[in-house]
Amino acid sequence: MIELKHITAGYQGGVVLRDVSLTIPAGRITTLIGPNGCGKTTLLRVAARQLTPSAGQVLAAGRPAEDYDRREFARFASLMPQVRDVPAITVESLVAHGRFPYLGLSRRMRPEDRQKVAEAMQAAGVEQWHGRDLRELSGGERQRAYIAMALAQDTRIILLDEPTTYLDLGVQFEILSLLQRLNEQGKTIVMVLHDLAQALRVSHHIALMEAGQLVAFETPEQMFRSGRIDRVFGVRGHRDEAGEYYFTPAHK
Ligand SMILES: Nc1ncnc2c1ncn2[C@@H]1O[C@H](COP(=O)(O)OP(=O)(O)OP(=O)(O)O)[C@@H](O)[C@H]1O
Repeated sequence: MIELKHITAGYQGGVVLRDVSLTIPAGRITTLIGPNGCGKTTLLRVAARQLTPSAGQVLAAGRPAEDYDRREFARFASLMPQVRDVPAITVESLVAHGRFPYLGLSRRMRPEDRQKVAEAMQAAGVEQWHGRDLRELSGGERQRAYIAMALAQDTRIILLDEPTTYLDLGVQFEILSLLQRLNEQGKTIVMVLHDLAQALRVSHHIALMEAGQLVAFETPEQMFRSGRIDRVFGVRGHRDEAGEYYFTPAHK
């Protein structure tokens, strides 16, 4: 699906990722976790071809990502970045932006594009707000609208950077169950989450990062049992009798 091979990447200020290799499994939910500043967003941007690595290679469906043209790659993977503008447009117009990689030069929507937009709004549960200005929506409603845009883009893989940050707990659960539903329908989901318990609960695979390197790529169960999360974050992980994960400060 997406393979990162010996990736080194960073910014003017210096190297962030050092020799990171990771294969994102198709049809699964993979979550990147790691302390602030360890390089999660940078890794997501490299995988989404938004940042060119200084060494290493990104393979998308077995082909070097740099061989794709921009529109072709946009039909393969969509990225929902962490910080986004809130443009003065309706929900429907935002979602329609997801169709741009499919349109001709005139950018005229065909009936099948309109159909995809309608289906995406329905799947993300935003059709009732289709005519609303994005700026008038709550954080959770807006998040759904951006997910609808990614769905309209109709990619096999959706990358999301902290899709639940700033949302109340109930809405966080809603967004995560929406992503789980989309995964059950075949989408490959790759995301960054800060809530460790939620990451373990909803993911098939966890990529644990520390200081620009991949520490481990394992199932939630393996990761929890290894004690690596406790060490990297300085916390202590527990499971209650219902099997739910939770974390407390290490010294308690
Ligand atoms: N556009 C940029 N220009 C220069 N340095 C950057 C840029 N974006 C990120 N960095 C630096 O790269 C490092 C890794 O940042 P990154 O956003 O990938 O980490 P992160 O793990 O996603 O962090 P967080 O959990 O805080 O969101 C940080 O030291 C950050 O300051």
